[in-house]
Amino acid sequence: MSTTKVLQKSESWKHSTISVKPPSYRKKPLVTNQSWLKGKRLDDGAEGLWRIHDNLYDFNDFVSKHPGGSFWLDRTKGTDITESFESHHIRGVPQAILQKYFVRQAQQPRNYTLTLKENGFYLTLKRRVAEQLKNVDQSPKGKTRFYHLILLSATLVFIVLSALMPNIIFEVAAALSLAWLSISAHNYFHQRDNWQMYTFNFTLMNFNEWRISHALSHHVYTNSLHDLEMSLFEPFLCWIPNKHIASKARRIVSVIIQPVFYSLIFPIQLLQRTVRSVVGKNELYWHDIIGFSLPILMLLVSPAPSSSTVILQWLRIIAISSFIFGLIGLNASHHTPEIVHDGDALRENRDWGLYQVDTIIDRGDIKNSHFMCLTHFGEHCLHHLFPTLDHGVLPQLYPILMKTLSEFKSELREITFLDHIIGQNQQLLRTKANPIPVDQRKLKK
Ligand code: HEM
Repeated sequence: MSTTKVLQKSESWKHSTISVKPPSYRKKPLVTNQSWLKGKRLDDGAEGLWRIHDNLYDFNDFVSKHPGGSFWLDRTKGTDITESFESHHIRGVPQAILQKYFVRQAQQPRNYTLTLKENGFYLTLKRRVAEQLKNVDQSPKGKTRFYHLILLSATLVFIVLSALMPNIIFEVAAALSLAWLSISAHNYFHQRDNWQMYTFNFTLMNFNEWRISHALSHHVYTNSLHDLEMSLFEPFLCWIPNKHIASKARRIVSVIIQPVFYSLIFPIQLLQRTVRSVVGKNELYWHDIIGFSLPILMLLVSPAPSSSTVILQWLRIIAISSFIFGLIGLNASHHTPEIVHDGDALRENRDWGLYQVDTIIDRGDIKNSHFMCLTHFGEHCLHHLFPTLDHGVLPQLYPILMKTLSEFKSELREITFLDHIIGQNQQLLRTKANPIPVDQRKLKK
């Protein structure tokens, strides 16, 4: 065997099961949202333009006119946006708009190997959902807005009460309200620009950064080496079943230390972006300031003689809230050994929507509660498939989802929160890829 071939074989673990090329951004030790976008610009064959399927478009004149907000197109220039484009426009984008910006066919074949065929699972389901949306009851959207407003009010009230009468009960109540507020704000940052998305920033995290790491990366390339919600946690937490990325010993440590990571999710992102902005290019937004409105409010109302006491109290609330957010989020639906992660065998039908179904197990225990789904990343499978739809509307789409899944020999899997927590820890310890595709095995009872 030639030296090049030996080298290629030894590096085969760096390849993703859903792309031709290994993701470039993972070659560098520091993974960031910006390095992910830069890597995509290198890998996606978009030739400095926007790629949808095999066509290249120049949307420079459309960015500021985009009804969903300029951010989405502004950030994705030079990349392949096929899956995001398909999943964010359920009724479709008028062909006339696309034609106006068409430049030429791409020279290279697509890097991503999942398919979006006209009669495949996802596009069939999307056509049916678009039809159904003409008749769905839109009133649950009002209920979602109401719950979000209640959580915003509860956060502010408990923050003020914690400052006025410091005690752990008010602090935990403030932390819980803040965690739930941010998860319900997640419903909104997936949609066209709106005021509710800004409330995500009370956590110190930023909705625009999450539009990259969560909406454009995690939602599209779920559980793969292209998924920033996996890469950003490595090497400390690693769900990819691959011993090259994290050894068994390191995985045991990660199970033990993961609560610490949960508590750091909120503050660490702003800290990292601030450091990188000081030493390099600016990564901060004007709306990062929202994160500081809670401690300012506490300082204004607190009778405490020293401001450091109040700041410490706020940091405690942030850490507890971040812990709750991490516990809910990282155990919501994506990480049990039965769920597909990069390296696991994929079903023969590479439809993008079926891949989404195989990378998710829904939480069955919260299915009947609008409030719980909104605050616990519920209805996750439907949410991944149609991220711009309000969580309140999603339950009405189950009959169509079930019918289409059964036609494509697939099923919606559900387990409880406790099963997810146990499974997530087992997944952290898993180093061997699953050789049997989901459609050929039975879910462990
Ligand atoms: C990265 C790619 C893109 C993303 C993530 C994205 C995202 C979005 C979002 C979030 C909305 C609002 C949906 C809602 O709240 O209901 C939207 C609407 C829209 N987008 Fe995009 N978009 C992308 C690319 C494009 C492109 C390339 C075009 C046109 C060539 C386009 C045209 C439209 C139109 C016409 C609407 C309004 C659709 C409607 O109201 O039914 N988008 N987009």
